[in-house]
Amino acid sequence: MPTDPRPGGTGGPVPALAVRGVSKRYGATAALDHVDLEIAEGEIVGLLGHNGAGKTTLMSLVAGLIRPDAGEIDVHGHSTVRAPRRARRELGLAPQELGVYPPLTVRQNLRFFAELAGLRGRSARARIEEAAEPLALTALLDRRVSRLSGGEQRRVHTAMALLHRPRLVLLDEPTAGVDVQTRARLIAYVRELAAGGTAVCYSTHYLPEIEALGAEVAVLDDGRMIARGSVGELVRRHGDSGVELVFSGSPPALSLPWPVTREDEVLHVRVERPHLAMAEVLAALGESAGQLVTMRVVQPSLDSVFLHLTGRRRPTGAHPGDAVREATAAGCSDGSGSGSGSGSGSGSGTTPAGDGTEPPAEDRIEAGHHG
Ligand SMILES: Nc1ncnc2c1ncn2[C@@H]1O[C@H](COP(=O)(O)OP(=O)(O)OP(=O)(O)O)[C@@H](O)[C@H]1O
Repeated sequence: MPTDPRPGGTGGPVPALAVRGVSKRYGATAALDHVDLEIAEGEIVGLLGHNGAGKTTLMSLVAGLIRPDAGEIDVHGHSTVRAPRRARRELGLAPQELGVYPPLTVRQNLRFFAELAGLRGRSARARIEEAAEPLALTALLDRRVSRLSGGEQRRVHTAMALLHRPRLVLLDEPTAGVDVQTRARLIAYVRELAAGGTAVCYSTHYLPEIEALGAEVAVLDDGRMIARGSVGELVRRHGDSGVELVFSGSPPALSLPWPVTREDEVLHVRVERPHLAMAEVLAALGESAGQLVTMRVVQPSLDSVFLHLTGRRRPTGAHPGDAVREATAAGCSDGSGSGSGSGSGSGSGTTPAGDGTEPPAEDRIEAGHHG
């Protein structure tokens, strides 16, 4: 395995992805602000963040579809700016927006992308079979894409990104709008890829997927990387436990020895051992107990980590398909966004579509500390 020869490099293995100090603005919007992220071979990183946090922008930069205003991105040691073709050969991107061609069959779609990746004849045919099988597309290969369900089309879209066996895979909300079975199959396949050494960056709004993937977590918030670590580490460090009280109207002001936050009709009492605090919380309610609808103990979880770090709950009912996007024109400033040529692996060749309360500084894990 090659070692990291960069000045100041660790001398350890070259990471599959090294993002250092990357910033990107769209006019007045700082989509990314000095972002660091490293992904090692065989590692799955779940990229989390609210709508507009910068996840798609980060993936588009890594894929070389847009250029950073500042900072460096290396894919297996190749700079996406100075050696874009080499960098692209190493990666496969399945963007959020579906990039399949409905009038063509699944096989024709896959063949088209295999050719873009420089695969021909027998080797193209073999790779098509290889990518189709784990995504349960084998029986659908000769069906027109226009005749497939939304979830099946997304599987075709994902297969396109994997045809050239990239060593770094970028999956931008791959389970948006797919059913439970497809999600489970995709997660199993991503785990298999990682077990074989592929590095994966997987963005999602659906936190249980992160746990199912056994992924490390990176949290973007308003363009800044505010946390990076394993689920266990983050939960230990930031997973608030507490008592949650839901009222039928405006919640009362409670006098308690623990911090109390309010969100619409919900009060959250942050306390380390919530079971022991229940009686005191109830007593503090006094006459407003009549407006209490439910009261429950909240244990630390990835959900509470996300709330703690971003100051907001993840989008209500967030599950695949719920993400509301503002499809905007892509800012392909370097004009290289077609994914053609050297097998950029940009699954579809589609352009990226674009569409935040600051936690206290001491609550942040600086991304750079976790490389
Ligand atoms: N082409 C563009 N032109 C202008 N602003 C853009 C463009 N693309 C993204 N943005 C803005 O940059 C910020 C980051 O957007 P981005 O799409 O990266 O977020 P995201 O985390 O992927 O969101 P989502 O979860 O909704 O997909 C947002 O404020 C968005 O409005």
